[in-house]
Amino acid sequence: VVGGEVARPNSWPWQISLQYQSGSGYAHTCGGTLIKRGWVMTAAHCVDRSMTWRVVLGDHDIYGNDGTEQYKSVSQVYVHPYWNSNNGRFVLLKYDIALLRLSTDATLNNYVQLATLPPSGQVLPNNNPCYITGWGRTQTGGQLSAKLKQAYLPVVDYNTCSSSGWWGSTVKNTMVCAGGGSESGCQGDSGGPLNCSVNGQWTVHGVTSFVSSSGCNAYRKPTVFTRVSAYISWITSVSIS
Ligand SMILES: CC(C)c1ccc(NC(=O)[C@@H]2CCCN2C(=O)[C@H](CCCC[NH3+])NC(=O)C(F)(F)F)cc1
Repeated sequence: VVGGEVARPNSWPWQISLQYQSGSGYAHTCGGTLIKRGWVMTAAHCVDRSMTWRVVLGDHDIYGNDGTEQYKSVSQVYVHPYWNSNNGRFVLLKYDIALLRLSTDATLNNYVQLATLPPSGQVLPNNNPCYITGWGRTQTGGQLSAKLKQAYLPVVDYNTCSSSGWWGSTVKNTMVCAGGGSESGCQGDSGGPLNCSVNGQWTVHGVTSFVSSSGCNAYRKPTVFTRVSAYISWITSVSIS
């Protein structure tokens, strides 16, 4: 997250850290959202390579022991059937969503809670208040953040976001744009939630997907998210099993 501030610990209790086994330890690679006690939603591009994954729930400092963490291994990865990364060359940006089945259910408590997902088809208006959260880079080309960060990123509606000078036709209406100023998501925030206030309730409306290749907080290149409300039936059908 570029800009914004360190979040109050566990104030986004559905935020998870997706980590892969690296040597004798694990490394953070993406964010994610706890949607059911045994299910995490993330971005398809996060799980393009087959690694030994683990999900950390209830985390704040990814390099320290907060005493509130739950560590879960991943028993199955469900990438959206239409996602086509062409070996990570990121040719098709649509369908950037995946579900991870946890080996055992999370314990819900003050530090770990389920996210609220939007109703199918919901599209938020321009400037709807939202926050991006994540441990991603704090500057373009910078380092990951040790502590969970948040930044205020209001919705940029499709009409604006897909216009020339903005993202143009790269952005589809199955995506949500947010921000576009000096604050943004950045590498390492992928897969995490866009938390939007809808009727006074925090709703996870987006899965962090991409930023400009010329920089995370590039002018008129808002952070782009997979629009969760476009995938509710897929999410339901997969996470029933
Ligand atoms: C024009 C279109 C095809 C296109 C649009 C945006 C990009 N952006 C990028 O490639 C930038 C640069 C580093 C990673 N990145 C990204 O946008 C990566 C997704 C990469 C997936 C492939 N490995 N996502 C993120 O950095 C984010 F913001 F979600 F945390 C690349 C191509």
